[in-house]
Amino acid sequence: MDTFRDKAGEPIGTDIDNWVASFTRMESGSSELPPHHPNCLGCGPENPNGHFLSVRRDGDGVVAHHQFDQRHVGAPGIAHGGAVATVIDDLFGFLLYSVGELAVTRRLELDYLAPALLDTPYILRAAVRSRDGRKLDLKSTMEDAEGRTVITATALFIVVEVEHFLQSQRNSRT
Ligand SMILES: CCCCC/C=C\C/C=C\C/C=C\C/C=C\CCCC(=O)SCCNC(=O)CCNC(=O)[C@H](O)C(C)(C)COP(=O)(O)OP(=O)(O)OC[C@H]1O[C@@H](n2cnc3c(N)ncnc32)[C@H](O)[C@@H]1OP(=O)(O)O
Repeated sequence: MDTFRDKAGEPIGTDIDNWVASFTRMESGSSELPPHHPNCLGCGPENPNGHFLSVRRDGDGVVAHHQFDQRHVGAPGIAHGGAVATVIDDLFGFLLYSVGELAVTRRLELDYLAPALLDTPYILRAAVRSRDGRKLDLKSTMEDAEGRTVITATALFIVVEVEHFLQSQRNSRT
């Protein structure tokens, strides 16, 4: 597993202060984007229950190749709709590296056009459609290897200050 690193490339822990200090806008160039957090359910390399989503920059947006597995089953052979939503929500979170500001999901909407099958390769893309003040209008698609669209999604992310996360951490009972 990769070690989560700060802006200077030094390994950091999961402590919230280190986490918020590690946020940085990433200029285009290096296409592989770092996980949001080592234990992030969507992309954390240290979360055994997670999706290990690996995301690259792709033009103005982001792209990921992903397969759901038996841990994410809903109906037999089909990924649980919530698992698909988790991955797409997380993918949207990678757009923030280009936006350069912190934001959280306020609304997430998915159209499940066809079953997302287990152990089947999919390609997911996301991009910022528009911005209005703190409101980020985001869109995403998930296609199968034949180019058929399986999922379309939109989201409203709201830009927040670092304090949003510090306050949540203080209020959390964990
Ligand atoms: C410094 C460099 C930074 C670089 C960053 C790089 C990397 C980032 C790394 C990590 C980033 C962190 C997160 C990403 C991680 C994982 C990705 C998955 C994302 C998540 O897993 S994230 C968790 C789930 N998420 C929440 O935990 C949010 C809970 N929620 C709240 O905490 C509040 O709800 C909040 C703060 C969102 C807003 O609260 P608030 O009070 O500040 O804002 P308010 O309600 O006023 O709404 C503002 C404006 O949105 C309009 N509006 C509202 N709803 C609307 C709707 N449905 N349709 C159309 N417009 C709507 C209003 O009308 C108003 O519009 P207007 O401004 O025009 O008046």
